[in-house]
Amino acid sequence: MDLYYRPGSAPCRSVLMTAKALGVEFDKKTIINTRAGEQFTPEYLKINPQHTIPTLHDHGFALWESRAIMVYLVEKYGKDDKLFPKDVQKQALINQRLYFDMGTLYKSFSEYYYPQIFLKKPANEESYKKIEVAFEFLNTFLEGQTYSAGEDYSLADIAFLASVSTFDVAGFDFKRYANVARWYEHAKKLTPGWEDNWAGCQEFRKYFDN
Ligand SMILES: N[C@@H](CCC(=O)N[C@@H](CS)C(=O)NCC(=O)O)C(=O)O
Repeated sequence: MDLYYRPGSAPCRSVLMTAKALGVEFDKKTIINTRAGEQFTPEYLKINPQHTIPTLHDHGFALWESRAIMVYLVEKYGKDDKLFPKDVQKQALINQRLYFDMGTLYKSFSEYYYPQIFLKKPANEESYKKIEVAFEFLNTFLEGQTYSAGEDYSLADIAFLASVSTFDVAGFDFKRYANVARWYEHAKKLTPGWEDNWAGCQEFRKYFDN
């Protein structure tokens, strides 16, 4: 089973943390330098016509979208269902958080920071407010909660950790969201692969300066 990825990329980091938590090893890990356009080679487009990373290639089966990959890894290779329980309501809550992470929280990151990092555009106040709204929601989800989706540590915590650490390394002051700050400190300690994730964040940080 092969993974195409880049160490700095937040969606790639959440897949790597999931694999580590499951004890899953990839046969081959191939770095795709998206800034150099390596995702547009005919070979890569054949595997993933949407040309995104991460992409998993499991003996002829190709899958992209990080959160779909995370779920696949648990369901296919997990020794148990702890990170993504089979219980319908527990699973539904985790899915809600994963969709929130993709469609609201990380989206707010990409809308505010990507134009500044990759297009060297000025900061946009409206986009910044969307980050604040997303963090207010996350802070509310975490009120009185140790974990981000229900009573147990799950894929939701791994996905949020990849996203929140990216805000962290970008210098966004999320510590004012007390529940998020408390959860973050705890989730870091619980997550195998946190150190590698943080090293990946430092790689991402370099994009700000180049
Ligand atoms: N929602 C996707 C986002 C994937 C994505 O946009 N990845 C970026 C790198 S962080 C990428 O592949 N960019 C290159 C491209 O789209 O051509 C996921 O979670 O996997």
